[in-house]
Amino acid sequence: MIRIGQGFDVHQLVEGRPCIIGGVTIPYEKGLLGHSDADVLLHAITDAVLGALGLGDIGKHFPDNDPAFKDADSLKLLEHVWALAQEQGYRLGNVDATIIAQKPKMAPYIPQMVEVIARALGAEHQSQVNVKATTTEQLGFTGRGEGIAAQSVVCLVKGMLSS
Ligand SMILES: Nc1ccn([C@@H]2O[C@H](COP(=O)(O)O)[C@@H](O)[C@H]2O)c(=O)n1
Ligand SMILES: C[C@@]1(CO)OP(=O)(O)OP(=O)(O)OC[C@H]1O
Repeated sequence: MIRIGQGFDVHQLVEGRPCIIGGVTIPYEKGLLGHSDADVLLHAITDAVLGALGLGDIGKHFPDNDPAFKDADSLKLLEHVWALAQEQGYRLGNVDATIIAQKPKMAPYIPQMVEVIARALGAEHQSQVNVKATTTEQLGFTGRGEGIAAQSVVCLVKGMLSS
């Protein structure tokens, strides 16, 4: 059995917040605003896993008016959702994700993000996790540096698959 899911998230860039993306704290003059640590990439991946499982979205599982999730570590939220996938017998096929940001430069931090995500999703090989980044050529809210977006697709696999 194969299931796919997709996720998309946006957070505003503001002063006085850490810039945490893919579980990695990136040195930058601004950070992402949210109820949790606002890790836009992990939120998109979490939503993709939930989508593949047919279990709604991140806000349904971790409401943004629940004090329990104030400044929550989004890696813990992803790990919680991944446990739901494991309970249903799924393992990771692959995950592919794109960070949409004019700045900061993500490339130096992507290998570390891949490591974090691969560990959280029990990947057997790091090639099962791919993270990309793109600017929007200074167009739109991401291009103006007002926020960062991320999107992801996830493929979950259960049982034996013939090639
Ligand atoms: N925030 C970002 C955006 C992009 N990159 C890397 O730069 C390459 C070129 O981006 P374009 O949007 O101009 O196509 C892209 O392929 C990424 O590798 C980045 O590191 N951080
Ligand atoms: C993660 C949660 C919960 O703390 O809050 P935010 O950090 O605001 O993130 P968002 O992507 O808007 O939605 C999910 C939320 O319920």
